[in-house]
Amino acid sequence: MSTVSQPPSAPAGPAGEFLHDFLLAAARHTPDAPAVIESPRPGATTVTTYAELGALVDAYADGLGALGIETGSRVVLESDTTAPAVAALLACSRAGLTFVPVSPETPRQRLESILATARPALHLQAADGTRTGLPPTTGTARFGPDGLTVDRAPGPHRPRRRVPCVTDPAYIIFTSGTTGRPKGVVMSHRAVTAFYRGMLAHRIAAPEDRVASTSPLQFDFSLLNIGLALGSGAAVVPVPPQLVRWPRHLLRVLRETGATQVNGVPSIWRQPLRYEPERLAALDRLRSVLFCGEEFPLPELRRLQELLPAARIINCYGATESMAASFEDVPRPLPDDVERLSIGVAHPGAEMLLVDASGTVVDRPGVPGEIHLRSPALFSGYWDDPEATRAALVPDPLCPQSGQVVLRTGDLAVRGEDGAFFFRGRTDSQVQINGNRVELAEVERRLTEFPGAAAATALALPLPDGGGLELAAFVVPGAGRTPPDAGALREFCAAALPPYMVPQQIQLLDALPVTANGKVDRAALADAAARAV
Ligand SMILES: Nc1ncnc2c1ncn2[C@@H]1O[C@H](COS(=O)(=O)NC(=O)C[C@H](N)c2ccccc2)[C@@H](O)[C@H]1O
Repeated sequence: MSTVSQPPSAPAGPAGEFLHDFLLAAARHTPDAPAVIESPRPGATTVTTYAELGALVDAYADGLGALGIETGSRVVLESDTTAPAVAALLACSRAGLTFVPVSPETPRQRLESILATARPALHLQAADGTRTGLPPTTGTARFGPDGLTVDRAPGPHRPRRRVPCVTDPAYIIFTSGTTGRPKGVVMSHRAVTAFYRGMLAHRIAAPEDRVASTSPLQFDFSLLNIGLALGSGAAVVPVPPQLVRWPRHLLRVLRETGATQVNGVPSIWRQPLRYEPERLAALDRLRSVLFCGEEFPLPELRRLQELLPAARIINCYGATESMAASFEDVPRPLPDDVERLSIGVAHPGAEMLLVDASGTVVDRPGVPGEIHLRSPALFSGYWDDPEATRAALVPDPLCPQSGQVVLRTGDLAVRGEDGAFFFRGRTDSQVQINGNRVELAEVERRLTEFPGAAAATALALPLPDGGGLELAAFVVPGAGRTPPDAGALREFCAAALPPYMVPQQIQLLDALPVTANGKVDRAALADAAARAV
C-alpha cells in the first residue's frame, strides 16, 4: 500500500454531511448576510457576516492543522456562545477534531472530570478566557480575532488516523449522569446533520430571522440554535448566560439585536413575565418562541401568549442523545381545558413509538408507554460507557432481527386520537408514596391550577426515619398576585387528589433554582427541603 505524505482529502459525504460543510453551505450565496449578532453591552451591537465567520473558520482551522493533532482527537472548547466560538467549533469540525463544549462557569472539579474522561489533545478558550491550571498533558490555546494563539502545544504523538469520516464524533456533550459521573453523549457528523435536515424541514426559521440563543454552549440547545440559524441562512443571536438571568438585560439584548425568535428553556421567561411584562410585550419584532428541556408551566405559557399574541410558540421535545425529536406548535390561544401539551410526532425522517412495561409496542390512543425513537440522528453512544450505551440504544422492538437500534428515552407519553404524542413525565418520575403510584407532574399541575400560582415542582423525599417517601412541593407565585398560602394550597390539592398525592410540605419560593442548563434543579430543592425538616 503506498504511503502518502499528505492524507487524501476527506471524501465529502452527501452534500454537507460534515458539520462544517452543512452549516456553512446555506450561506455560500449570501456572504454579506449576518451570521452572528451580539450585543454584550448597551449600544455595542456587533454583526459578523457569513464571510467574516468563514474567514475566522479558515484562520482557526489553519491554526489547528498546524498543531498536527491526530484526526478524531478531542478539543475542549471553553467559551460562551460568541461568533469566534462558533467559528472555533466549525474549525474543529473541519480539522477532523471532536469538540467538547464547556461553559466558563463550569466548576473546576467538573472540568477536571471531563478532562480525565475525554482526554483531550487541546483545551481551547477565548482570548479573554480565564481558565488556568490545565494538566500538562493537555495542550492549551486561545482563539481571537486574528486566529489561534498557542500557549502550550499538544504533546507528541504517533498519528494513526488521517482521514476524517462522517461517522466520527463531531462533538461530545457531557450531561449530569444519574450516577453522578458526567455522561459523554457522542454525536457523529452524520447524526447531527441528519437531525438538522429533519428540523429544517419544519421551516421554523427563514433567512431574515434572527434566532436568539439563551442556553450555554455546553447545552446542545445552543447547537440546535446555531444549526437552525446557520442552516436557514439566518443569524444567531447568542445571549450570554449572565445577561439571560436579568430580565432587563435579556430584553435589551433582544430589542437591540432585533431578535425575531427567542429559543430557551421555560425558566428564562419566569422573571421577565413577572417583573417586565411591558418590556416583553414591546418586542414587536419577536415572531416566534421555541422552548425545550422540560414542560412549560401552563399558567406561565398562557401569560406569555397574552403578552406576545402574534408569536408562534413551538414546543420542542427531545434528548441530547438525538439532539431533539419533535417540534409542535402550541395552540394559540391555549384552550382552558388543556392539561398537557402535545409534543406532536417526530421530525421528518424519524419516528417515535411507545413501548409498555412488558416490552410490547403500544399503538392504541390513550395507552401510556415509554417513547422509543427511531432516527438517523441517534448518538453513537456514551463515551467510554458501553453498559449505559446498551441500556439506551436497544434493539428495534418491532424488528429486533434487523440489528437496528432505537433510543429508549425514559420518557412516558400517550398518543392522542390524531396520532400526536402527549408527554407524561419521566419513567423515573413515577414514585411510590405509601405503596401508591404517584405521577409528580399531576401534583405539579394541580398546584399550578391554584389562583396565583405560576409554577410548581413536586419531589418525593425520603422520610426522616428512612422508612419510605413523602411528597414535598415548591410553588412560585404569579406576577403581581397575592402569594398563595401553603395551607390553602394543601386544601386545594386535597379537594382533587387522593391523600397520598397531597404534599406533606409546601414551600413558597420567589424563584425555582435552575441547573447550569436552565432546568429546574431538583437536587437543590431536595437539599433545601432536607434542611427545612
Ligand atoms: N419539550 C419538552 N417537554 C417535556 N420534557 C422535555 C422536553 N424536552 C426535553 N424534555 C425532557 O428532557 C429530557 C432530555 O434532557 S436532556 O438530555 O438534558 N436534553 C435536553 O433537555 C435538551 C434537548 N437535547 C433538546 C435540545 C434542543 C431542543 C430540544 C431538546 C427528555 O428526555 C425529557 O424528559
